[in-house]
Amino acid sequence: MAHIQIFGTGGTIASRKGSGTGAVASDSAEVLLLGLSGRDSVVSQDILTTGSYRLGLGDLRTIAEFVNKSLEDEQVDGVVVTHGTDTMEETAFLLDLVHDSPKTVVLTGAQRTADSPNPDGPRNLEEAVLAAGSPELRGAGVLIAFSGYIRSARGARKAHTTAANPFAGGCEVAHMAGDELIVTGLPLTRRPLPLPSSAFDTIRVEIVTVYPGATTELFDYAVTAGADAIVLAGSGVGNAGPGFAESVASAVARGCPVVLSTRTPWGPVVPTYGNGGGTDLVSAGAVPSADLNPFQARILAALLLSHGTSPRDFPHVFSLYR
Ligand SMILES: NC(=O)C[C@H](N)C(=O)O
Repeated sequence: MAHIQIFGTGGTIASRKGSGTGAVASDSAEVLLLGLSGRDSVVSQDILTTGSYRLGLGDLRTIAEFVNKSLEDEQVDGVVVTHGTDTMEETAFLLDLVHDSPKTVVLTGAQRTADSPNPDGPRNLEEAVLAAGSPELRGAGVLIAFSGYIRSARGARKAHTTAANPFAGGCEVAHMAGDELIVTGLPLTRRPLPLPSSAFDTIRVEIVTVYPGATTELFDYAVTAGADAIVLAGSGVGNAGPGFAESVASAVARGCPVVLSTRTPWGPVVPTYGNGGGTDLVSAGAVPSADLNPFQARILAALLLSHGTSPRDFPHVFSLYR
């Protein structure tokens, strides 16, 4: 039987509605395990107990350090992290970028609180433990298990606020058929990056979104306010309106790298248009995020900057891991 380390961080899976002040994460990982079958082969530890909407980059670094250390333990065959769904895609992607083990890491959570009449957390946790211990999924890196589907962390995003399975995207690697895990494919993995340095905690990578009528004011303000990098969530294949190409050029000249992503939920950034479009933004120095959405692009940018990647090297190194 596979030995699985479970780390609790909070989220709805650990939350209770209590007496009307709004649901708050309070259950320890030990409590989450109570609903689990085959508990003998599972050990738990709490890293945090909070809603994922409250996390800072320092918390993500802490989670990555716990997970990494646990993967080095010969007694551990796989790791599960329970986590709020709001920002699970960010933590999962950071873990994936630094993942350096054949063992599998699986994040899961819940959409209904632990004290709801029909909580989904216990089932999700059961499936995550199964996936983390599956010999067939060794080498799959970091995954998200939710409501019967297991997908890669890279490319996954919370795509629905309330659906039983809020996650979409990434590469589907397995699904449940009753109590059985059916593995359908393994995601491509990249060379692991080092863990974030402590600089990660305070790195400022701001996301600026474009929309009809958007001025460059917020973008320019981010640069003068000291942003270490900016992710521009452009429209469509990666475009922006009047003034943005000039602002990108001026940010890059000041040593603030710019990543061009898209506000469109699915599909790659493909610089195509002039007249301020993606072709001009890239000419001005922005580096396209390829398939990375703004939130995962931001995590990669912050990780690279925490390693001391210079603004000059940033576009090349970012391109290797996007
Ligand atoms: N379903 C959830 O877990 C949402 C919760 N607000 C969180 O991200 O912590």
